[in-house]
Amino acid sequence: MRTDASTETLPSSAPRAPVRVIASSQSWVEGEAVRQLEAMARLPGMKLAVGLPDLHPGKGAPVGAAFTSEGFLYPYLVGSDIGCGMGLWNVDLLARKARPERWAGKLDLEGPWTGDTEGFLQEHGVKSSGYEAALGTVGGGNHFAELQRVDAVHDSKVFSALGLEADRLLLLVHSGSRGLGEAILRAHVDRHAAGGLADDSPDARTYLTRHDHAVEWGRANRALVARRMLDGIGAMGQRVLDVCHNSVTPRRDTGRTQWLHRKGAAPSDEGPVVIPGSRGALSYLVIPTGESHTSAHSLAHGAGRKWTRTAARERMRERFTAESLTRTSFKSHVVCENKDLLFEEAPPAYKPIDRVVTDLVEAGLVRVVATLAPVLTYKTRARSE
Ligand SMILES: Nc1nc2c(ncn2[C@@H]2O[C@H](COP(=O)(O)O)[C@@H](O)[C@H]2O)c(=O)[nH]1
Ligand SMILES: [Mn+2]
Repeated sequence: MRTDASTETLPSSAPRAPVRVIASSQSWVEGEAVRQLEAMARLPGMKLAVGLPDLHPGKGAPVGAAFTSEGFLYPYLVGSDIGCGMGLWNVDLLARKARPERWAGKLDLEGPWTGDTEGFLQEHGVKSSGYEAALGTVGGGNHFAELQRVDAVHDSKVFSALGLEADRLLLLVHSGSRGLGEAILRAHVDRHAAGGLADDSPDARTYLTRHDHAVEWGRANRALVARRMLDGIGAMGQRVLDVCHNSVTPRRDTGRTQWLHRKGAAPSDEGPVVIPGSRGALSYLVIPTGESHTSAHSLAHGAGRKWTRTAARERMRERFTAESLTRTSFKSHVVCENKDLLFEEAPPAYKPIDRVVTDLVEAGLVRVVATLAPVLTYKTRARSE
């Protein structure tokens, strides 16, 4: 059996798989993110490393990237929030009747859900995990649940085919597998550190079984977050799409199994996708047009960070009060009672989403269906200080 591959022992002279960064010269991509991408391309078995226009540095491995490998797979590339993704729901309320400030006071997406979690999981065909106390909780950080209105429709045929109406609200939920994914990565790291797994090894099979469960659990979690948010505002909704951006999946296009790792990369082979900017920017509903091997079947999953959390805290605190950041330039309302998070997640901390999407359009990868503007963003109710 092949031995594990570790990023720590790789000489810079190790052979490197092709590296491709899909970003125009007008997009700013941090050098450190490209260096991380190149380092990952030297991992044993790596066949391709792709940086999407939201590429930015992560903890050792970059975010906004997709990798294909043969023979080995790399849990560390997927990270701890296995199954994190974006789900979009249509809401049976007219956007002009939105009451964001009144609704904000009624929402709690952090306390344990008092309903029947086992039953909810069963309805979604997902096994329980031991982490059900967190089911239906959004998860802090850059996770969010956001009511949105339609800003503009660019492709009315696709828009209508998705069952959407221009005067109705939408709900975008970004969350993942909470403590479950973290526990799965921790169990891997305890045995293999940042090393990969030979894909025919028992540890790879164990990881993949747990990973697939976390992906399904994360999807059910977004569904319950959506239900709690809709219950809170007295609305009903239907899921329009749900895509995962942290995962590793097998592909058998070339005869031999290839492992497609996505770390902050949306799929381009599962239909429409929403690419959010920030709580103070448009989100783009797009349809993939150029599904291809050279983009590792992937798209940007967001705008990507421009500033580190520390830099965002320092810069935003100098210029703004926390209170002023609970309203955005779209006049939307933000529920975020943790001041540090309010500064860290401020819109200027992210790259311009318009540029990210333009890069994807120019690369022939997507067509814009509609743009969506924030109305009410829920981040956290947990108070800081
Ligand atoms: N519409 C909103 N978009 C947001 C918000 N906070 C972050 N973001 C965007 O989502 C992605 C998520 O990235 P991930 O690496 O944590 O999965 C991020 O790049 C931003 O573009 C928000 O409150 N509202
Ligand atoms: Mn995510």
